[in-house]
Amino acid sequence: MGDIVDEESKSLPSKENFSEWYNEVLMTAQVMDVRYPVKGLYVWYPFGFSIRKKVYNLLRSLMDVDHQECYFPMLIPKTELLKESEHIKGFEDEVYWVTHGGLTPLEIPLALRPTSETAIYPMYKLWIRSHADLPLKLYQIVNTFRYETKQTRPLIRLREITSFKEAHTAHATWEDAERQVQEAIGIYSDFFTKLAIPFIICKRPDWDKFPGADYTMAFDTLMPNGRTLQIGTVHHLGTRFARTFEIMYEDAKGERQYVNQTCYGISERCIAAVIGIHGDNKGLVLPPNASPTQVVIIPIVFKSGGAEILDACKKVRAILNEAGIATVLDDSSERPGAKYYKWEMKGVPFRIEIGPRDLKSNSVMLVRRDGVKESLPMDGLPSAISGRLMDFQAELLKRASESMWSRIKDCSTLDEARSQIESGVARLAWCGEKACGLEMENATGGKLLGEPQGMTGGGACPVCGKPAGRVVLVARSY
Ligand SMILES: Nc1ncnc2c1ncn2[C@@H]1O[C@H](COS(=O)(=O)NC(=O)[C@@H](N)CS)[C@@H](O)[C@H]1O
Ligand SMILES: [Zn+2]
Repeated sequence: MGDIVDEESKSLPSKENFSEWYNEVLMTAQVMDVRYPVKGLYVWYPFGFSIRKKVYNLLRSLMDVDHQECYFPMLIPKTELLKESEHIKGFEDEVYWVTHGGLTPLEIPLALRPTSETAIYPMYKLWIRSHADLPLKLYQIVNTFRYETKQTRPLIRLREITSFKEAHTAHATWEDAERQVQEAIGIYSDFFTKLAIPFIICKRPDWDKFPGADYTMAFDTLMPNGRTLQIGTVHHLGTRFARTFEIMYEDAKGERQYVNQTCYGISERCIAAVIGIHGDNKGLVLPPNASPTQVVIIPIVFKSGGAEILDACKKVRAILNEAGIATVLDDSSERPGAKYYKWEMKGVPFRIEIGPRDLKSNSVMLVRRDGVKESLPMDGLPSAISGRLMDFQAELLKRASESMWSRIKDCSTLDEARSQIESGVARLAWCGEKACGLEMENATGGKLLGEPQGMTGGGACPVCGKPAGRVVLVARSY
C-alpha cells in the first residue's frame, strides 16, 4: 500500500467545504478507505486503526474502573429480538437478517445485532438471582449492524458500526440506575474531554429517546459545518426490559423484584469528532491523547555530517520513548519537505528537526503541528516536551470549546432560530408541549436536541406564546 505521495500532487480541498474536506482527508491521511463495495461499510487503514486503538484503549481504561468487559454473540434469534415491542418498533426497519446456514434455510432467522439488549438480557435472566448479584456492570466493544436509510458517511453513519462500545448495567432500584446514568455521564465527559472534544448534554425529547428507554441523555458536539453530531448516549431503561426478559432478583426480604437497567453507547463517531473539529487544511490535527505518534524526528542532512545527525536523532528517539512519549524517526530518503507534508497530514502533534546547527548548539528545533516553533536544549528534553504535549492538548480543547459555545445563540423567534441553525445551535424557550417541540422542528428544519443540562432560561414559548420555564436546543444534526 503506497504511502502518501509528495505535497504537490495531493493537497486537500479547503476545510471551508467541510464535507469534501472530510471525505478527502480520511483517504489522504489513510484513516479509512471508503471504496469498499458495500454501502455504509468502510475499511480501516493500518494508520486509522492505530488511532482507533489509542482512542479505545483510553475508553477501556475509563470503563474498566468499575465495569467488566465481555463478549456476546452477534446473531440474535428473531424470537428474542421481537420480544420488546417498543424496542423492535425502533429497530425493525434497520435489522439485517441471516436466513440460511449454507444452503439450509434457518428455522429461526437470526438478526445481526443492531445493539445487544436482546442478546444480553436473556443471559442476564440466567445470571441474576439475588441482590448480591447487583449491581451488574458489563460492556463490550463490538461491531453492530443497522440498515441506515439516511446518508451513510465514514465514521459518522455506518451500516456496520465497527467500534460500538455498549455498556449494560442492572440495579436493585430505579434510583440506583439513575445514579448509574450520572456515573456514565461522568465517564463520557471525562472521555470526550481527554479527546479535546467539547460537548453539550441534553435530555432527548420523549419522542426521540432510545426505543424502550424511560429517558435518554445524549452527548452532542458541533462540527465545523454547523451540524451537531450525537457522539454518545446514556439510557435509563427502568424495568421495561426486565419485565420483557423476566430479569428478577430476590431482595433482602426474600421478595422477587424486577431489576432496573441502564445502557450507554459510544461509536467511532468520537473519532469523526476529533478529525472534524481539530483538522485543518494540511490534514489531521490529533490531540496528543488521541495520537499514536506524538513526536516525529526529521533529520536535516546536507552533503556531509549525515551519520552524526542520524546518531543524534536515534538518541533523541530513545530518550523520548524511554520517557513514555510515542516518538518515531523518519530516516527515509524523502526530502524534508515531503516528510513535513506527510506527518502534518497524519496530524502528529510535534515534529523535531535536527540539523548541523542544532548539533552544534546541542539543541533541537521543535515545531508544533499548528506552526509554533522553538529551539529547545537537548538537556531536559523529555520533560520539556511532555509539558508542551499537555499544553497543546489543553490549547486544542480551549479553541474547540470557544468555537462551539460561540455558535450557540439564544433565539426568541422561530425565524431567528432557522437562520441561526445554518451555522450553529439555537437556544429557545419551550413550554414543554410536544406539539410546540415538533413545530419548532418543522419551522426551522432542524432537530430538537432536547433540554440541555445545566442551562436555565425562560421567556415565552415561540410557538404558543405561553410563559416557558424550560430551554431547548435546536440544530441541524447528522
Ligand atoms: N449508524 C451509526 N453509525 C455510527 N455511529 C452510530 C450509528 N448509530 C448510532 N451510533 C452511535 O452509537 C451511539 C449509541 O447508539 S444508540 O442507539 O443511541 N444507543 C444504543 O444502541 C444503546 N443500546 C446504548 S448501548 C449513538 O449515540 C451514536 O453516537
Ligand atoms: Zn408552546
